[in-house]
Amino acid sequence: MSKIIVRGGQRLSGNVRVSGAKNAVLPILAATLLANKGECVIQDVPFLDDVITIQKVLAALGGKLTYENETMRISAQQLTSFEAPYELVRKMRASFLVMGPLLARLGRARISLPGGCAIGTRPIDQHLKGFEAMGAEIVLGQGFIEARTAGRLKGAKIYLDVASVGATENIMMAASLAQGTTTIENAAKEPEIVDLANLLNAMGGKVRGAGTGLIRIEGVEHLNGVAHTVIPDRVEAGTYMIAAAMTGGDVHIEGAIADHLAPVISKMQEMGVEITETDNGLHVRAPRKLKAVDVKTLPYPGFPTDMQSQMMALLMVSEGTSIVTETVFENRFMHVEEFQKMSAQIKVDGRSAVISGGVPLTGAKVMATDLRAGAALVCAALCADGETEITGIHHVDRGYVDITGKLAALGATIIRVDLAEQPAPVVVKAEVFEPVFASVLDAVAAEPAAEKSNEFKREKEVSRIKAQPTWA
Ligand SMILES: CC(=O)N[C@H]1[C@@H](OP(=O)(O)OP(=O)(O)OC[C@H]2O[C@@H](n3ccc(=O)[nH]c3=O)[C@H](O)[C@@H]2O)O[C@H](CO)[C@@H](O)[C@@H]1O
Ligand SMILES: C=C(OP(=O)(O)O)C(=O)O
Repeated sequence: MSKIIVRGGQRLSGNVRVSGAKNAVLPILAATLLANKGECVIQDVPFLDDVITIQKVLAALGGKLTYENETMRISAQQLTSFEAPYELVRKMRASFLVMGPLLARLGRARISLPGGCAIGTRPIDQHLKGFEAMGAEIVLGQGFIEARTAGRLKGAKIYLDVASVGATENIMMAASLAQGTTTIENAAKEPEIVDLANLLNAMGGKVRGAGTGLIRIEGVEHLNGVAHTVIPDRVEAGTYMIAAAMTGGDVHIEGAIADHLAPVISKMQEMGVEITETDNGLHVRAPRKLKAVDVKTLPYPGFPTDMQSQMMALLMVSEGTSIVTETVFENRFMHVEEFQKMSAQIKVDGRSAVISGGVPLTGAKVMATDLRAGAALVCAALCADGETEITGIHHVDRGYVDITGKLAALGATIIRVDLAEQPAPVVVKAEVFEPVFASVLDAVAAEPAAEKSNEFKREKEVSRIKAQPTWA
């Protein structure tokens, strides 16, 4: 089990570098499956659990990959499978993004129903509607979805009922190798969509209008490997902006793009935070007292749902009452209960939360219920009185590169503790169980807490147990 322990009260200052965007790199890596010639070289690939998951998905499909120094090289000339393994897809919703490329390249794709953070029901009907409009037959199996097409996909006119980021991306990728032209109406406009379109165009695709509500994709016969650098992560940048403001800090966020963060910047400025654009990022200076504001999440260019919980943390320590309304996901207030353990005054009423700000926060034992909730708890802990212990860190590992190291470098008192997990029980004969299992558990308990996440250690413990000859 991993946890982050924060002792609140340190003012943050200095420079923090933003990593490549998780939500851009995942569709980009999926899109590399479309290249049947050459190698894709993707730069600024953040070292995240989600990236490792998609790397494994691509490898399982026949992609040849290397990943070093934030650069991933992918060669997808010989795809060997049309099926994304359940074990990987269940870990991460974005695995579903390989469906469009597989369908376009192989005419067949089978993907388990996707997992991910429990922030809402998150249907995939708009992805499927798009593929069907392009001529695919969709078969729903037990826990998986299969899409098939005889021959190439056909260009189509697709109207999305909701401006889904994932559906826009999946359809854009599939349409890039389809016969004819596809239009996506009510398309999502997020910067990550534009980054994907730039990659597809560099590969030889013909995507126009990305970043607007109407995207037009002219299908081509082949796409080639190219080099591409992923955009900086606007949500990670926004999280450090909030962390700085929570502590009355003075922090330069290197790599942050002001345009991508417009709604976050303008809300924070309304609250009294000073934010200026620099040559290579954003400079955030915050007074000790901030004003409450109301916030409503919306698709881009509205206020991002992925910044809602962090913003709520900041509103908890601002003067006055504020209302946060979540319109994108129906179950994205799970962090409220954890904030309440830290003395925050919040009441949830349907899709809105009313926050009575300015109440001093106190350290507590809390749990990250999803990725951004985890980051928001870290932000809250930075200005809480005493120590906060945050568990559920595997969520945070999906989307933040070394959050403890980056905050510690800004002056936060924060550490991460990774304990080797207790191995799963194994059925053995009663007479050998006690002495063997007890000795293994003693050995695990005696190990010092590792400083870095260490899956290898867990695997080592399990294989050590399996290797006991008396258990045969
Ligand atoms: C990997 C990635 O990029 N993840 C982001 C992406 O997720 P993701 O692409 O999954 O989010 P969507 O934009 O698809 O979802 C937005 C809304 O549309 C609904 N919907 C979506 C698809 C569909 O077929 N039918 C449907 O009804 C969802 O339930 C949700 O209420 O955009 C979300 C909204 O900005 C972000 O919070 C996620 O961080
Ligand atoms: C919800 C998020 O991601 P995902 O769509 O990958 O679950 C997120 O990044 O906050």
